[in-house]
Amino acid sequence: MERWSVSATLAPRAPNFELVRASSSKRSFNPKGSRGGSSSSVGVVGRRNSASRVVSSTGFGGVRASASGRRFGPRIWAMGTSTQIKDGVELKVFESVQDLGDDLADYVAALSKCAVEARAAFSIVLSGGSLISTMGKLTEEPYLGSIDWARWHVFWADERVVPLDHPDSNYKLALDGLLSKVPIPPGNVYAINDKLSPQKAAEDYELGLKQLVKKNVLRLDEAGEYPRFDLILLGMGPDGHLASLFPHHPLVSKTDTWVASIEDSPKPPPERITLTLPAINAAENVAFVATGSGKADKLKLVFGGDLPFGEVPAKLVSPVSGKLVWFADKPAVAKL
Ligand SMILES: O=C1O[C@H](COP(=O)(O)O)[C@@H](O)[C@H](O)[C@H]1O
Repeated sequence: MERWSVSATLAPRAPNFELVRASSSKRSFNPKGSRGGSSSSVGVVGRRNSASRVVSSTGFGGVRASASGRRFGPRIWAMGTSTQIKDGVELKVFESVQDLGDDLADYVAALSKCAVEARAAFSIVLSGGSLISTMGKLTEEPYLGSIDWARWHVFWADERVVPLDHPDSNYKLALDGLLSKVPIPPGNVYAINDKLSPQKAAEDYELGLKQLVKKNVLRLDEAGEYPRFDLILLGMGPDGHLASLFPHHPLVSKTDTWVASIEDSPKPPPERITLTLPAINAAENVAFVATGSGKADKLKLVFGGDLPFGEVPAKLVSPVSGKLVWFADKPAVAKL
């Protein structure tokens, strides 16, 4: 019997940031895996503000200047459409969550196309929380009719160990908001086994991933140690957590498994499973979506200087051989 029987029922670095390139095109995005390499950028995109100008930036914690040259405080982002290169990290700031959702849909569609062309499969890892509501555009045209949904393989960065139809379930959130509206084969949606304890569920999920590596649905990283997903989509909690990796929790430094369990999550529900940090950092593309003022304090720390290990887990996301993009709205970057 297939391991994934549940789904079958479908049930920073800071310094030396350099302005390298500026573009008025929102399609300047250049994901890892697409032709053209893995350039990284920091920029601001606002569809309804295409006339906005690029403002100079001198780096994380650097000084922003207005077009007139007046200095008015540290900024690493600028209003308008711009693309600025920073090694390994792209920050895209949007006028609105709707604009962000439009660009996120383009980003996911582009990566899906690249992966399907290269390997006839697209492995995408979802998170829970506010992320799913920003992905709604994918359920509309032109994405609905043009994405090769049959090639999608959907996983979770973390899951709450609750029944799959429970309101706290990240699977249910994604099912209601996205998966039930697009034609992904039910057997390609890899939910956790909600009948197991957290530890068993984590082991079971990792085993399932390893079986998919054997079937060539998933790849391993260059070292052959961790899965190399095409895309991992993450949210960042107001405390700086990602997936179910919370500040100062021992799981943040766990490296001996791909998937781990937690039974004392500071954010309810307490029992969860999560990808470990090295499994996340082995991905080809990782994207954070951070919206709202509640994320501003921690986003400032993510792009700021060094911190004690584990204080802001989101700061530890740094793909080993991949690309990281942050999608943020203006309130989220207000303190940068
Ligand atoms: O508990 C969780 O929280 C994070 C962040 O959620 P957000 O609503 O603040 O964006 C989420 O990414 C994770 O998957 C979820 O289990």
